[in-house]
Amino acid sequence: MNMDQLKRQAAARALEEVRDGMQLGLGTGSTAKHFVELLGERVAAGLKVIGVPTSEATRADALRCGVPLTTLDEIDHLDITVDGADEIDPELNLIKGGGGALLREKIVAAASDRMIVIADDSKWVPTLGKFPLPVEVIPFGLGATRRAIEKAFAECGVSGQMAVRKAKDGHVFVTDGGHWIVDAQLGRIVDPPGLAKALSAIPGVVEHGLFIGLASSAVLAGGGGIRVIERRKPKGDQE
Ligand SMILES: O=C[C@H](O)[C@H](O)[C@H](O)COP(=O)(O)O
Repeated sequence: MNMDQLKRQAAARALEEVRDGMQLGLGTGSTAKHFVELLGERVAAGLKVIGVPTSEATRADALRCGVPLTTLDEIDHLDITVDGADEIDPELNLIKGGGGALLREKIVAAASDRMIVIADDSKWVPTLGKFPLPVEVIPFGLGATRRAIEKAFAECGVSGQMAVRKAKDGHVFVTDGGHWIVDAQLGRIVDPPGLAKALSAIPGVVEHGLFIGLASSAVLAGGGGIRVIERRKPKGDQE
């Protein structure tokens, strides 16, 4: 089974949790796209749900697949968000934002009763950090923000090269919110909650790709089948 088939399997398993009448957060990326497509098939067959997309790309996919959409201004909570991840550790801390959608993804996940992370099992790691950590920044004063980020890294016992993300055409990548992303090659993040807190305190940082205490469960598809890992601590508990 190839990687794409594994991603679809994980998406199909998460779809089993969806019930009639649910309000859903719709993630971004190649794995979440499978979920949106499979959800669209169920909607065509009569399932009544409404979704909030986490990116303009997912909005377009959802519309193409016939999934009705709303916003967090029109509804006050979401039952489940289903989203992919770039790395998942045993505490269900995540690195997200490889596709640049981390800000909306975090807003949507935080507004959800449950977040189900779907992935092929290559995303499962003992320690976060091999995947470059995306930090979404305001372009104004970027030099000062980068220095503050470096200081936060040092205080949290990590270091590594930082680079402003480029799009495929060579221009700076601009997020749906009009911001830039700095990717940091940290290798090994020893204290993800501590680093998350330090980055969130920097004025020029809009958001970062560490998702701490947000995932309720992870559905991992691999050669040996599907594993569902439930979070042991209540949602939002970072200790
Ligand atoms: O910004 C993108 C998101 O955080 C994605 O969920 C993440 O990058 C995983 O994407 P994929 O399912 O394509 O590996």
